[in-house]
Amino acid sequence: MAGATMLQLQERVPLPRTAWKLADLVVLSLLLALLARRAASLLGGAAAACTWCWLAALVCEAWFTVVWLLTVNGKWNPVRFDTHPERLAERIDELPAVDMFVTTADPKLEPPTMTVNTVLSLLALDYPAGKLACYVSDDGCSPLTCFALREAAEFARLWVPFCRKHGVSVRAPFVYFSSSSGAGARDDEFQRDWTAMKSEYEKLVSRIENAHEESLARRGDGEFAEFVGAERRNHPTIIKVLRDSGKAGDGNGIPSLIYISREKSPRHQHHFKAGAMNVLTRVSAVLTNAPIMLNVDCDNFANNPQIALHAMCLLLGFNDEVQSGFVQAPEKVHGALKDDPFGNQMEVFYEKLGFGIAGLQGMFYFGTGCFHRRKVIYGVPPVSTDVQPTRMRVSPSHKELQKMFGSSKELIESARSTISGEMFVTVPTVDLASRTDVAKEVSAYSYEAATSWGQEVGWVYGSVAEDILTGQRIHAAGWRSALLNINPPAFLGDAPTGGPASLTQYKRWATGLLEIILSRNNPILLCISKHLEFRQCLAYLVLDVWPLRVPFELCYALLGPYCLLANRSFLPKPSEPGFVIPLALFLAYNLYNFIEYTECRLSARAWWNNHRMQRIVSSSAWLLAFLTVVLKTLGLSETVFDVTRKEQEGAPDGGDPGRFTFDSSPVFVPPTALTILTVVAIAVGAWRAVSGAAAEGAPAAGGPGVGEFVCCGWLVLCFWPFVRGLAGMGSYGIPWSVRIKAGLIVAAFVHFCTRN
Ligand SMILES: O=c1ccn([C@@H]2O[C@H](COP(=O)(O)OP(=O)(O)O[C@H]3O[C@H](CO)[C@@H](O)[C@H](O)[C@H]3O)[C@@H](O)[C@H]2O)c(=O)[nH]1
Ligand SMILES: [Mn+2]
Repeated sequence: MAGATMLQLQERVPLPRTAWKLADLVVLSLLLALLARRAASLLGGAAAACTWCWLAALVCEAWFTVVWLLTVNGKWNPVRFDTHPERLAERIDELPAVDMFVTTADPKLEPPTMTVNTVLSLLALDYPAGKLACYVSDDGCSPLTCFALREAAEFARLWVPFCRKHGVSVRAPFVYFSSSSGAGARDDEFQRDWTAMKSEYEKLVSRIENAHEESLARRGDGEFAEFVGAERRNHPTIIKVLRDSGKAGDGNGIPSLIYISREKSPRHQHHFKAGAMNVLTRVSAVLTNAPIMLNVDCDNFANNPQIALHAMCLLLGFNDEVQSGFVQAPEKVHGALKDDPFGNQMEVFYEKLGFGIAGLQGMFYFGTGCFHRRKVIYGVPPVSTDVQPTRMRVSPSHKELQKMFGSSKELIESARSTISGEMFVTVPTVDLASRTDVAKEVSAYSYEAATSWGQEVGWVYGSVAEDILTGQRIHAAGWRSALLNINPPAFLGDAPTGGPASLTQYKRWATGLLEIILSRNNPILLCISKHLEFRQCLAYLVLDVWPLRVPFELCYALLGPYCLLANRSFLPKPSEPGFVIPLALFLAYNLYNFIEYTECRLSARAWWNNHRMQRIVSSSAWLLAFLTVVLKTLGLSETVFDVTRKEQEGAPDGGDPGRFTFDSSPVFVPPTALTILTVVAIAVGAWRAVSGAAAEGAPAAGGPGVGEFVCCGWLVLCFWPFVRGLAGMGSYGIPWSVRIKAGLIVAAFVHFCTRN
């Protein structure tokens, strides 16, 4: 496809950022000045009043400087990728097939209508239908999900032609029907079709919502008989071919749809989403074996029907395939709450850091909205990294393949063609239903024993952030990746709202990242021993060190309250020469972040919410993640993947959905304690200042100054949701069990500060 005469399918456009580079350096110089000033004070004995406070502050500030350097490296050379799918128009016949994977794990947390919408949006993509197959993995083993998908397969017969005929722009029906109206339509025919379609969709939803697990399993037609007696964590594999596009009469231009609930046993580790993805990879290998795989979470519907074509521009558009081992779209939120109250919409993260990383070895794999080459997932290195072509790339023997991929003959043959084969070979169509026995064989939990699955092949095990871990392995093999930054955005998904769900998600991410840091797949080792580029390694560290930031950030946050309580100081006084450095740093850093938000067309409120959430997340979710991994390392517990609740409705009791909510989870204890402590410290400090000034006319020299008060005041502002939580009621109030634990911690800390 990469002929010289061909029009370019993509362009990699460097984005200038000279002013930002200057700003990066200004903040860096202030950080260095602060470190120098601190070191000088310590050496000169000027900090004698509280040497250890100054030392602790120096260590924390040195760490903040490292984090700043890592971030600056990540943002330094941003690029954008422009894609031209219209130039593919004449080559439609040559396009490679795409297997599309959707994962769902719990019909209560992830309503089947949501999964159905995601699936429908994929089935209706603008791409040759015969080249698409959609595989849904259901870790919930729910007859309801299976039933919903079967109904969706029927509904697709109407929906897909309707979308194509009328050029529907968003092909997830719930979005389409909530944002468009048939009235005032272009023509009568459209209006008729629209009305009929809407009513069909409503019937579909009501069939799904009125179905019950129990009665489905006991239905007379036996279609769901396999679910009888199947427990979620203990059941054999269930595979159902719900639509086979290759079958006469079944096809009519609609992609295949396959339901899979992999075998589970309570005695086995199933590796959560990574395990599910590996089963999908193997099942699809023996059924359709497309050279490209797309993976989305069940809530991430396709928002732009052209995504597969755009992705092909990046997968086929470079002269060298090494440039695009995978193509990742930024995660964007559907129906996002105004001003990002929970700091999880990640807009600035993608626009500033994401584009920057795209300019290095390439965008990280973020678990959803990503197109992989199948061979990349199979651990095959790109051509150019092979000084001596490895056998793995050229012609591995049957034995070697068996060792890596397991014993299934069909899987070995399909892996062989993937590894050495050409991307555009048309895969012989098989009758999918006739292959379900083979598919079941490769879905068994015992199949992976003594193979490379979960290590060098497939999604990598060992972290609940399997996405970052797997992406790191791919980059370490020498592949690069591209960013699919199209408009309208490729996929839209759900972001958790409320305190418990948002913090649980942050906690899982941080847990997974710490597991990566502690594993042999950490980026530093991959950089030394494999092909992970140095600057890409530093970029990975920006994310991977999240949980390692906890001790420093917590210590720094405690310095202010400690100094107020113990009548000490860790910052220079206004009368001292160094005072302007921390002041300038505080102002410059916050201004820098604030301007980033305005440049991304976000409000001042959004900036503040994110700034605040960063402090809250660090002292709650990241701290708990840190402790969880310590317990895991000691062999005292296991890490688990807590599935995020996907919510469509608003706030509890119809209140304000942006307001912070609480439950009795331990994540709320540390920030509650920090809030109470800071308020107490301000009160004690203020009382001492007032009474001291009255008695002596001037405060004691070693005691706190304006700097410590500003730090504590700022902290209280950041933790304002917790101040409100202490006064709030119901889910808006912090439960008593949390308050009591927090109170005990505060009492112990106050005792420690005031002991002498
Ligand atoms: O045992 C499990 C657990 C989860 N999932 C699926 O994994 C996906 C992600 O789970 P979710 O609870 O939505 O987590 P998020 O934090 O929103 O997901 C992000 O972070 C995860 C890593 O922590 C990645 O796996 C995801 O792809 C990425 O979107 C969902 O489709 C789940 O159905 C499974 O299939 N099996
Ligand atoms: Mn999700």
